[in-house]
Amino acid sequence: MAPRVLISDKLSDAAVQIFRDRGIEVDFEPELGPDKEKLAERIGDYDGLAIRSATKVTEKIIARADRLKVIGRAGIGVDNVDIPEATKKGIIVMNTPFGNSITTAEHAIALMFALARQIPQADASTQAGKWEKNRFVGTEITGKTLGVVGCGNIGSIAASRAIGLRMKVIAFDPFLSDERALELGVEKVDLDALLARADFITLHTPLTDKTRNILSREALAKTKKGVRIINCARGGLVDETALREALDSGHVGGAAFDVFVEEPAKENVLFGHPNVVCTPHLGASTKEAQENVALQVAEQMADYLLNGAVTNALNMPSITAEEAPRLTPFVKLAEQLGSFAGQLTETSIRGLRIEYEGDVAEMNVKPLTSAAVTGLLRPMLQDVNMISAPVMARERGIHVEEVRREQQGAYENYIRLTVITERQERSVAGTVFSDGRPRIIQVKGINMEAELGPHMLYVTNEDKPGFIGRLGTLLGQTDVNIATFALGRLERGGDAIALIEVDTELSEGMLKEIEALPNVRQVKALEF
Ligand SMILES: NC(=O)c1ccc[n+]([C@@H]2O[C@H](COP(=O)([O-])OP(=O)(O)OC[C@H]3O[C@@H](n4cnc5c(N)ncnc54)[C@H](O)[C@@H]3O)[C@@H](O)[C@H]2O)c1
Ligand SMILES: O=C(O)CC[C@@H](O)C(=O)O
Repeated sequence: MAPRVLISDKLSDAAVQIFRDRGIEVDFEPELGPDKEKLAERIGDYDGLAIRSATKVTEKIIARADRLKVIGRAGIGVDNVDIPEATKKGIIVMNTPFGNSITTAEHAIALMFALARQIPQADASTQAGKWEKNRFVGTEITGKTLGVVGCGNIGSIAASRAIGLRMKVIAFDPFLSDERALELGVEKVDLDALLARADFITLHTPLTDKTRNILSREALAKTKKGVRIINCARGGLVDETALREALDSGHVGGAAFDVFVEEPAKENVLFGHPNVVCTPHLGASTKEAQENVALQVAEQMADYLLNGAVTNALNMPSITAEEAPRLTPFVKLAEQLGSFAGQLTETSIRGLRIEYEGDVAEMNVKPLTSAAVTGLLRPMLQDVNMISAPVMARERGIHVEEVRREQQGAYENYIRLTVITERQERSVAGTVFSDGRPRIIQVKGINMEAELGPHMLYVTNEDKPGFIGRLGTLLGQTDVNIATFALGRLERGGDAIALIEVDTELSEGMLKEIEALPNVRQVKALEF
């Protein structure tokens, strides 16, 4: 069945075409985004949801999204998506981090000019027939200092445009390296220095607990008199009430806002001030940016739904379209190893070590680790998948360690998974042969070679003559057909393991009978 996608926001038509061209059924219903009730009723029918900012993907919506595999945000900010809930439910959340950056940086520069030359006010006055030449004396931006708060994708484009306009650019961003600052031609400063020196301040950070009210009342008091402030990032970065007071007192010379604490902003404390310019969250609204983000989000979502390639996900490591087929057998092996260990573990798990050796160590192992954790947790938690597993492991205090090594032994690729419990460490290892099929090659240090089927019988015993015959007879007598039989032992007469694929599920009674055979230590039915 072809995957189904709902577009619940005003995306460019280009997205619809991409989905159709890729064989995905698509419903384009932008009116559903703002209608929470209707969206909740319909979301259960879709594998993918493509949005901009009008759709709020809340816990309630996610709870009803039983088929949903991916949420694609045509844009950058994902503050309208409950990512922790999506993650728990195994839904990938992806965005398009670069498609609208230039457009948004250009909007910031446009707003800076609008403030410097009071263009909106002068336009209104002129069209009202007032011709107020003396009222609108502006300020030149050449030689002025622009303070960029948040120098990531958009902040750095805004900085480079400002440098082109002969401004001096200073930036506050705790994650901006000295090398990058040098490359951009900006001076890295702390926030207080930026506040004290900037003639214009432009904000380009996400809204987080650290950045909320980054321009607080106290911060505004530290700014240079007459400073002009531009916010094209997110409402809530500036204390709007304190800013209004600073505008009223004349300390702040102007403010241009595209984003507001409450959106849509039908009322706002900044509205009506003569030195305030507002736009209705238009930062990303150019034809070019909207085509970019729509095309990109549709391609990314289609890649994931059709091929398992993951790009720009916020809750899952990336997997390129080229990598996806190569990783597939290793994902399967990692999940089987995790599941094998999970089904044999009865006490609480403290940690998991995953060792990658040979060719596989050179690959993108993050998805493999997620798959191993998924397999490990599945016997305990039903609803776990590669997206939710790392978070669930963390919540349960399971420390996951990844080790990569060059090839050590005979196998070109080798994955060993060790589960650490309060009582012991238990390892299981596997490989993928050139036929692309995963094999178990070592259990608790005992070498063997087994392919896992849906129903497996795991028996540990003392290596004594007659055991295999007795086990085979018992299975035969109860009409259990053996598909494959793999054996291994530590040494002659020592610990031995049998891993047997059977064609039917094994009953509790059957397992008890096997347990009663001489020299048997442990018996388990494993399902894959
Ligand atoms: N108005 C619009 O329509 C529009 C369009 C696109 C993006 N945006 C918003 O613009 C913002 C920036 O987008 P981006 O693509 O540049 O993001 P980005 O992740 O590339 O850059 C954000 C920068 O903020 C920095 N940062 C984080 N915490 C900080 C802190 N406490 N102090 C200072 N800097 C901090 C980060 O280090 C990073 O460099 C986002 O909030 C995004 O949602 C708005
Ligand atoms: O979709 C939009 O118009 C706004 C997008 C913008 O806020 C973003 O974060 O990308």
